[in-house]
Amino acid sequence: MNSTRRAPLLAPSFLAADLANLQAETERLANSAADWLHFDVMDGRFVPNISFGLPVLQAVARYAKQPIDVHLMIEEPQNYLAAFRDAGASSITVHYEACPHLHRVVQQIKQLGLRAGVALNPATPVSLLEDIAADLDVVLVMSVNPGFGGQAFIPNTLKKVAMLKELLLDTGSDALIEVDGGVNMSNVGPLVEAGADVLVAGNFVFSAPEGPVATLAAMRDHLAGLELSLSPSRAQ
Ligand SMILES: O=C(CO)[C@@H](O)[C@H](O)COP(=O)(O)O
Ligand SMILES: [Fe+2]
Repeated sequence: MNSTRRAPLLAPSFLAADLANLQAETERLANSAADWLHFDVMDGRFVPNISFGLPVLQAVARYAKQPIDVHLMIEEPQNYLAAFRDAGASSITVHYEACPHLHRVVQQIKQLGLRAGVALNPATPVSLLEDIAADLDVVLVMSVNPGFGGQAFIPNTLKKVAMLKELLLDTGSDALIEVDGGVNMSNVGPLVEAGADVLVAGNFVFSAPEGPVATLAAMRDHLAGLELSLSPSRAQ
């Protein structure tokens, strides 16, 4: 483990929050160990589910204290980038599989002043990012098939994160590695050891009997106890 590691960031996913009480959910996360708020947008086309979109993001952003990390699981995301920025996004991640003109979309996100991310489905190899890695702020590795919360973590993700870490080093990219899907206390340690910088967690955080604030604090403590040599993150 090298000595320039960044402290991992925690990003609870609103998909698993109480959607009937979004103001309360956002306010209780404001004073938690959450570093980013993860916001999953699904269109019923790119993925077989529909979640929420612009007006809900606008509502959450009114109460959010942390940056909002928007994960677009939609076709033709290029048509909605400015609208998501205006609604409160700090970062936008689009799917590799949804973008034939990925380089252009990434530049558009950056021109809007946002952090630009690209997500990979479980069956999409990291090697496909070789020519664009240096342009990215975030690579999101899906550790479940996108579309639903509460699925089981795909174990091959650990190998994939390690391969991505190598690719980022080889291409001179300082992109953060974000992992999304089935993240819980038993896999955050191995994920961080493999190279993960941002850990998205939905059901594990919101369904815990202790509630999200205590669960995020426990995750933070667990990560701090892993005896990694970490330095403060640049990614707030
Ligand atoms: O993007 C997605 C699902 O497509 C995720 O962000 C989920 O919302 C994570 O939820 P859990 O798997 O942690 O319950
Ligand atoms: Fe997500």
